[in-house]
Amino acid sequence: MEKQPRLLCSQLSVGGRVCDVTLSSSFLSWREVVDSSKKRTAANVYGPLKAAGSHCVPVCEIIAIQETEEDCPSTNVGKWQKVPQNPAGSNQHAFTVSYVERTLKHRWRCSEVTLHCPDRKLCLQWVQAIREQLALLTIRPKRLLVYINPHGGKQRGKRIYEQKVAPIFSRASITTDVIVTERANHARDHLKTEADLKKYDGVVCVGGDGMFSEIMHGLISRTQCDSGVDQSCADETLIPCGLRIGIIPAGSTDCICYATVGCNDPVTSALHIVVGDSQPLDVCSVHQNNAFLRYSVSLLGYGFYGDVLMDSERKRWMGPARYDISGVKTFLSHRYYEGTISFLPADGSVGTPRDKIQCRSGCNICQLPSADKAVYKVEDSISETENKDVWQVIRGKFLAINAACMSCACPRSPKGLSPSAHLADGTADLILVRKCSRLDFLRHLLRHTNKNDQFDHPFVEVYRVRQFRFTPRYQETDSELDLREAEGSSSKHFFTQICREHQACSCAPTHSSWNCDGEILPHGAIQVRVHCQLIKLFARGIEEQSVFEDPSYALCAI
Ligand SMILES: Nc1ncnc2c1ncn2[C@@H]1O[C@H](COP(=O)(O)OP(=O)(O)OP(=O)(O)O)[C@@H](O)[C@H]1O
Ligand SMILES: CCCCCCCCCCCCC/C=C/[C@@H](O)[C@H](CO)NC(=O)CCCCC
Ligand SMILES: [Ca+2]
Repeated sequence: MEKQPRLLCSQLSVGGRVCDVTLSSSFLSWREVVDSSKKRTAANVYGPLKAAGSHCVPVCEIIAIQETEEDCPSTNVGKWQKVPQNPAGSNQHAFTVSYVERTLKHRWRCSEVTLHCPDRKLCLQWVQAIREQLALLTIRPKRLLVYINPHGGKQRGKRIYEQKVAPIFSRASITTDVIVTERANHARDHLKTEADLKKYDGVVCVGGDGMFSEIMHGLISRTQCDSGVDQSCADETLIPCGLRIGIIPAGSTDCICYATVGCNDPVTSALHIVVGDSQPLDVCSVHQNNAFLRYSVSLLGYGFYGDVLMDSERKRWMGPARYDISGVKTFLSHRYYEGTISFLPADGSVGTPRDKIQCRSGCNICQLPSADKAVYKVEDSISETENKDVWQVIRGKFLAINAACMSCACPRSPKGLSPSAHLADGTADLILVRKCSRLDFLRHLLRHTNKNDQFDHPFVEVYRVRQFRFTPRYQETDSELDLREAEGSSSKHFFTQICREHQACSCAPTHSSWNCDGEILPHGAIQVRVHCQLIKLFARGIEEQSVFEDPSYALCAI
């Protein structure tokens, strides 16, 4: 790692040990001074030893710095007053640095270190130097608009925000305007029409995927409206949103938070907001003809996941457990649906859903500008020259039709619906689960929860797509049906005719609805298009463990 020029270097005391402390434009580091005679001079003066070895904190992961004031009650006046900390009674000057510490499973915590200085002048010099470095991090938000859904998940949104998040924002000197929602779509409508967005550096939602969806809809609609773009036109190029969105997870699935951060932990998410992370995200627009229906960033699911959602909405009072009950019930009902899917395959440059390349922080595929994505060729991908811009059509009977614009990893399925889907590559993975036995479908579902490949079944197909359309059989036009019927026998033709004329009879085709990021979309026939990097989150994608297990990272620039 390249050595950074030092801005400041002093011998200060940390936990009673004398340390060489260095500040560069990238790192704050401290390392114990080892005396050849092994005398711990600082310990004799300041107290017991606490820490050993070397420490290095990237400046971009410092949350805050403050002069330390250690108070205790005075015996004479019964009031709290500042006292010198060291037993020798000499003046104590110290500053405390709060910084990000990584713990297990992608969780971040706010750690603190107090550095004691021999005099006040040096202490102020350090505080000022670190503050100056923090001020250069202009990517960090200063003012946020926060929406809290008090009824999401286990109804703990308000408490989570007040107890775990607000203290972190306040320590990082972030000011907030907080709105506790009073009804569904309150946040969406406020963002769409009322909020003075110029005042803010970002919008934060406290809740689950449904609450995130409200914020996203509000921001995208507002941005299009302000730019004169008509979102009801399926072919419009949408304008990316300027404000980043932060998600403090307090919902039932928290899939969007989990798949972009690696865990659903409110403190971790708050810290990603404070350091000003930025993760672009693809958004699917969903239309029916030229009517705009919804946006989706995680799951668009017809059949199984549509039915689970429909059933679970009636059980909202159960909280997150509703999905387990409805999941089992829907699995047992084993309904299949007939229809036609057409899709436009993605460029081979973005890989394939089965290439086992996972989207991680700084993902190379997502960093390619859209136009350059065709530069790279992946050997086993669909041949671009043959299939680019050619719609492919698949007809059949399906238990589930799922489109995943991101992995959809969540606590229920830590690798997600499509483990190799990318957050910001401009594509979605289209997963078709054809009619099969209950046992086979169960095997497929259970593979979402273990290491086995859920696509490795003869009844499952998966494609990386830029656009797709679905028409359930009952909505197919006469010409489409005639075409299909011409393919079958004359007796089948006769039977189908009867069914079309008697929709209520027992052999009439059943229909499902779409699960659009956890919201029900009753329309069967839809057209979907992926908009590359339409929004940005306060996140950085899931970090490789090696980022913080690499010893050179910890010993950087010392
Ligand atoms: N004050 C409110 N009263 C009732 N409903 C609300 C309120 N504020 C928001 N909502 C709605 O509550 C629904 C569910 O919220 P949320 O997504 O936060 O939790 P969840 O459904 O339990 O979690 P997940 O979406 O992760 O499964 C959202 O669709 C949102 O529109
Ligand atoms: C018979 C038991 C089978 C168990 C199978 C487990 C498979 C788990 C796959 C999980 C995929 C989650 C996809 C995320 C969807 C979210 O946008 C959405 C809104 O929060 N959540 C659901 O629809 C909630 C969906 C919950 C599905 C169970
Ligand atoms: Ca994607």
